[in-house]
Amino acid sequence: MLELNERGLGRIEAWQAAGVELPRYDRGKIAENTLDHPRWLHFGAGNIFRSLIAKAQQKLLNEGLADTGIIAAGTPDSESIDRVYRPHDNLTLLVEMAADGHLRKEVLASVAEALCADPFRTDDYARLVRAFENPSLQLVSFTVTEKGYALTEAGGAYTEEARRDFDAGPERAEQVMAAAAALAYRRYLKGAFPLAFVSLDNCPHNGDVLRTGLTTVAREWAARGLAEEGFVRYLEDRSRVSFPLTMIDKITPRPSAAIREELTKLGIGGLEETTSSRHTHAAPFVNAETAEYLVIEDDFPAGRPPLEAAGILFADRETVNRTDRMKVTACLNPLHTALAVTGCLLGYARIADEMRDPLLRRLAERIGRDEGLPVVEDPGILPPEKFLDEVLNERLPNPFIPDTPQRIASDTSKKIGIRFGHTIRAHKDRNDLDAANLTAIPLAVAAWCRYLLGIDDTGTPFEPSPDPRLDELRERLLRQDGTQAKAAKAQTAGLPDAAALNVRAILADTELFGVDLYEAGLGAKIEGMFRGMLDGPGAVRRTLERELGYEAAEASSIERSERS
Ligand SMILES: NC(=O)c1ccc[n+]([C@@H]2O[C@H](COP(=O)([O-])OP(=O)(O)OC[C@H]3O[C@@H](n4cnc5c(N)ncnc54)[C@H](O)[C@@H]3O)[C@@H](O)[C@H]2O)c1
Ligand SMILES: O=P(O)(O)OC[C@@H](O)[C@@H](O)[C@H](O)[C@H](O)CO
Repeated sequence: MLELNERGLGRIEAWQAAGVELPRYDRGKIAENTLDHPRWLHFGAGNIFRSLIAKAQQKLLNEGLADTGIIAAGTPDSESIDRVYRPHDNLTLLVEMAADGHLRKEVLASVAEALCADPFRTDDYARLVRAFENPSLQLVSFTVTEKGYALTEAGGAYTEEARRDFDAGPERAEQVMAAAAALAYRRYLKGAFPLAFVSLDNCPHNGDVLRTGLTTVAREWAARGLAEEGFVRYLEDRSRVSFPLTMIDKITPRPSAAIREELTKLGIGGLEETTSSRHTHAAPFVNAETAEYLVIEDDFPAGRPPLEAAGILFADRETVNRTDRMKVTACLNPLHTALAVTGCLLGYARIADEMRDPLLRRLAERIGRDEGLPVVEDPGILPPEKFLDEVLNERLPNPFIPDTPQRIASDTSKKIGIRFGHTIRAHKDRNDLDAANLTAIPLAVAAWCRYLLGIDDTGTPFEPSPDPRLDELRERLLRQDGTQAKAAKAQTAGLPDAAALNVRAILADTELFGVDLYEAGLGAKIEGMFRGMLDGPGAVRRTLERELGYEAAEASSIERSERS
């Protein structure tokens, strides 16, 4: 069996026979250079990091346009450094799945080091400090999920974890914002060298979100006398420290057993997936679609790698902002979230299969074309109509992408306001539009509330995907007439009575949705849809059909013609 590690990589002909592209640079030399003059460090080195970022750096290395690798950093409670990177000598097998079923396979060696940002792991930590203290470092990027940036909970109070990090100071930081701030503090103390902190997560104004995270930690430390005031000024000095905005796009599902089987058939072994206590799914390989878009605000005070050569677009701040809004609030992620929650309710395990269900396809189309597009500004570099067409007709229906509604449904409470709130607000604010006329987005919101019950459209319980607010939101929904005991009963005895549920307690939460749904004229409408979805087995589908003007007869005739 071929093994994914330095020793295994020596079997060049066997890899080539398996159709796998190999790195074309001197890995030892790159590792040496990275130690000597590191340029790029990344926190949260999960699947999207490997499928897009590590791939881009590999291209630069292959073409002689870079001479250092990326340092992957994990926080004290992340497990992937020890469980995924180290056993495979930091190598990743990237598998890209084209719409015709072709699998492009490449071993990525662009992660030169994988280190844990845990002050108690002294060797790793010393290497990270050395990298941060080196003037050569140009950028520190992040893919830590939307919740990785959160220092506050609903209502605005600091989380317990954030307060612990504020009190502990830079020597014992645990969460990612504090861990990164602690290392930035070492850079400040060494000479306050310039640096770019680059968020690559799906949140609008992601650079600003990251800036707020790091400067909040710095301020709290300074207020406690645990860091110098000058550190806050350093992070706020835009000529020395930047937080560029970005838009990142490449559907990168969790590692799929089917892809692993394909690789095993090619003679590549040892590719088992691990799931961390934080619900991160990782394997030595990563599977992703072929389409990829990364647009970055060109603001790098310490310089940057020539990533244009790897297809990455650089633009001004407003262009990046508009591109991100186009993708995250209108043309891709809202469709994904709607398909995620309806898919879990209707028993789907694949996004591509949902796109073959005419009703769900119509839901996705209506969200994108009828409700999102009219309020989206053209960013100028990626035309929204073309982008949406590709999403609806090529990317989401690609049967070779093993993406699941369950992955996308994770952390929906952290995303729902971004995915739908922006469009609702835009319809509400425009004189020529009326938010109360929206249908598909309210259906998606109602379906999410229905999904929170953890009972599918046949009345069978399912486990909702991990979400930091799941218990609290379910409790709110079930609180109206009392006790947890009743809640538990509702879970096991099939669908609860709509009258016993307090969906208003969720819909009225303006912080959750980023907009007042009742003021927008949508609260009662969504309540009605939600109630409709509780009217016995099959009620979710019936509600979608009714609201989308989709007759059952129409559905079955299309399904019949598709089958024949
Ligand atoms: N997968 C995609 O299709 C895709 C595409 C575009 C953008 N993104 C963005 O990238 C993010 C990560 O996606 P992924 O597929 O790499 O996920 P992943 O689960 O493979 O990796 C997530 C990484 O974030 C870390 N992490 C998770 N929770 C954290 C927390 N609370 N604090 C600090 N670190 C935390 C994990 O340890 C892991 O390293 C997404 O949330 C999204 O914002 C993903
Ligand atoms: O990664 P999240 O949790 O923000 O959202 C889930 C998916 O919609 C997302 O990962 C997409 O696959 C991605 O945004 C495509 O570029």
